[in-house]
Parts: sequence; structure tokens; C-alpha cells
Amino acid sequence: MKTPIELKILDSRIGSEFPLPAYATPGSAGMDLRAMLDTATTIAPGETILVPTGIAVHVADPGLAAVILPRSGLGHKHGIVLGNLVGLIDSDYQGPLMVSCWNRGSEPYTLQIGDRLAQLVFVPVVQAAFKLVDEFDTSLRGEGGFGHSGTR
Ligand SMILES: O=c1ccn([C@H]2C[C@H](O)[C@@H](COP(=O)(O)OP(=O)(O)OP(=O)(O)O)O2)c(=O)[nH]1
Ligand SMILES: [Mg+2]
Repeated sequence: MKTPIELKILDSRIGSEFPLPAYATPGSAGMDLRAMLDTATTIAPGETILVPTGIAVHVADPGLAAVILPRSGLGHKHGIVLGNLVGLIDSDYQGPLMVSCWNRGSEPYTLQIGDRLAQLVFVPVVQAAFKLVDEFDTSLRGEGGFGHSGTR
């Protein structure tokens, strides 16, 4: 049972020349987002560009969010990842979905119009209400962190 999410097409090439984002397989967690550029665009090593996806989504439910994640093939083979590492889409955001695209590699990379460059994953969210305390109940870990347990 899939959760309905409102989507607006902002670029008419989506839904005609290029399909709407969709799950590639029944078990897919992410839907690929496309680079809705005006022209093929080369990203120089170290450069970051903001790429429109041609859509807007309104998640609406504060118990949900969407995250934009890199595609593993692009990231591993070509160094094409996200300038913000992970994009977080708030449930009340209604603007265009944008992908910050960072070439962390050592070769220029050319994005063609409509290329699938990142993926969108919907996730549950818990909004917390802080409760001020002076002391925490003792836990097994306590204040140990940042590798204090070693690597073996
Ligand atoms: O990769 C991304 C990340 C964010 N957004 C949109 C949706 C998100 O809800 C909004 C704000 O993102 P965020 O809160 O991460 O950015 P900010 O720098 O804190 O901006 P703001 O002050 O608008 O919250 O920008 C995108 O389109 N793509
Ligand atoms: Mg913010």
C-alpha cells in the first residue's frame, strides 16, 4: 500500500519526454530524479551546481519527510554526489525540488538533459519535544563515543 504524495509538474518535459519519478522495482526504496537542464552541462572537478528536477512535492504529513540521496554508481564511479551530502525535504516545503550536484572527482562530468542524477526516498519522522533534566538515568555507554570502543 503506497502513500499518496502530491506532486506538481514544473517542467512539461516531465510526463512527456521523461517519465515521472517511479520505483524501478517492487523493492526499490528510492525513485530517481532527473536533471531537467536547458542544455547538457559539464561539472568541473570540485564544482557544485544546482540542478532543477522539474517537479515539486508537498509531503504535507509532519510524520514524513523526503531525503535526496546520491546514486551509488554516479558517486562511486564518477564522483558525482550531493553538495549538501544529503538533501532533506521538509513536509511543508512546496517549492521546486532541487539537487545540489557536486563533482568531488578529478575528471569533468557532463550531465545530459534528463539524466537520472539522484534519488528521492520518503522516510518516517518523529518530531521530538525536549524535556529538560539535570541528570540522565545511567546507560551502558554513558558518555563514551567517537570511537571509544575501538575498531576490533
Ligand atoms: O537537496 C535539497 C535540500 C533541500 N531542498 C528544499 C526542501 C527543503 O525543505 C528546503 C530547505 O532545506 P533545508 O532546511 O535543508 O535548508 P536550509 O538551508 O536550512 O534552508 P531553510 O532556511 O529554507 O530551511 O529546501 C531541496 O529542494 N533540495
Ligand atoms: Mg532549514
